[in-house]
Amino acid sequence: MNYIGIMSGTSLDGIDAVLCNFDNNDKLTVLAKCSIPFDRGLQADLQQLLRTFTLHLKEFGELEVRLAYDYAKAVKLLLKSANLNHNEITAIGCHGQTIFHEPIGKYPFSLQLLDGNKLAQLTGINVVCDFRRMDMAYGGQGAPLTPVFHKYFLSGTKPRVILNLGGIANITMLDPASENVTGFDTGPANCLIDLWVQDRFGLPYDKDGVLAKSGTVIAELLEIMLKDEYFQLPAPKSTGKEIYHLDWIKAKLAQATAQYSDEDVLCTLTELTAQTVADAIASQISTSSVEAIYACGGGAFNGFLLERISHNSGIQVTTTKELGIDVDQLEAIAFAWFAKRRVEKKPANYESVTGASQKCILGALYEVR
Ligand SMILES: Nc1ncnc2c1ncn2[C@@H]1O[C@H](COP(=O)(O)OP(=O)(O)OP(=O)(O)O)[C@@H](O)[C@H]1O
Ligand SMILES: CC(=O)N[C@H]1[C@@H]2OC[C@@H](O2)[C@@H](O)[C@@H]1O[C@H](C)C(=O)O
Repeated sequence: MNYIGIMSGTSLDGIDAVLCNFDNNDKLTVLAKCSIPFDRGLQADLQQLLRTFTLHLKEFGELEVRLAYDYAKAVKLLLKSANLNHNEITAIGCHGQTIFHEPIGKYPFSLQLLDGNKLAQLTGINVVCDFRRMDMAYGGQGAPLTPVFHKYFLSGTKPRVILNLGGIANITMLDPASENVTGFDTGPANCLIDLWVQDRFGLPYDKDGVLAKSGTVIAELLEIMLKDEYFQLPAPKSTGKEIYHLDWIKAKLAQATAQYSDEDVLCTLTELTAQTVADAIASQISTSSVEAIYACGGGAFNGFLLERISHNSGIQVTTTKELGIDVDQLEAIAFAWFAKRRVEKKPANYESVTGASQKCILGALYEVR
């Protein structure tokens, strides 16, 4: 069975898409992949939205349709490169664009923009989206979802940790001695780093961590940042850019007693990611038993960040490439598989990860045939 998976994450860097074949035993073969930027105007509007979190209802409706057009471009590229027809794809699993994630509070919700109807119409392929809200309906965080995929596809004979370094960081502890999988969002991965680099250096991100490496950790600032409430919360927990934005950094800097260089602040933000990831892992598993941390997501290209995570955790850090899955494709592949689970009406959440009261079939299915 062929499925397409599409992910556009919190970094807003574009769309990652894969065309996968799963055999009857769920053996995975990636037949085609592509990463495309968002339409410029769409990206600017999404960036603006994730700065202000304010939107006219007309723009809201239009954004869902505009995203469908961009996702459809990725689907067309995949079909062309795999030389397949739309009729040969069982379904598309498309995450949509998270614009707000509110897992706690009186009326928890998670909002991923996408008009699934339009994407189905544009591609002629059934679409599964809105993956998070059934888990939330049953009291779960609705995130992270990928730990289930990690368990099925990346388990080994020794305890290992899967670490996604996107805008937000999430970890999954895979222990072959236990059926129980744990995993949660540890906090920011690249989102604060990106925002600081964009604001202070006019660059999209800190390529390979070179700028951070040129700075020094500011002990005072790191201590202030580590006191942030989210890091103290027990799992299950998940977070997003509604919390970790530029004002968060400015508020922490305002508590510091001195002015610091932009490079030193950047180095401290990188250390914040490294230390919170290391602390989160140590809170869950005996680190000496862990074979390695397998990183994925864009942060897996940041050698300096990986070095700091290894230093703080005392665990060897490598990438999921070693387990056969490219770091920039993992989430898209996961959503292809989640679509398969939905079509087959199989559950795709772990109560031990999201805190939901039961296993659920995730995703809404938009059928065109
Ligand atoms: N060569 C590189 N050096 C340093 N950082 C990099 C490099 N390449 C990508 N990144 C970082 O990775 C980010 C993109 O990661 P990714 O695409 O995994 O995020 P995402 O999927 O949008 O986020 P999330 O998983 O939180 O939804 C970029 O914004 C940048 O910070
Ligand atoms: C609400 C939301 O979009 N969360 C994302 C985000 O990006 C990383 C982390 O925060 C994770 O919780 C999740 O994505 C992945 C795909 C997940 O659900 O596993």
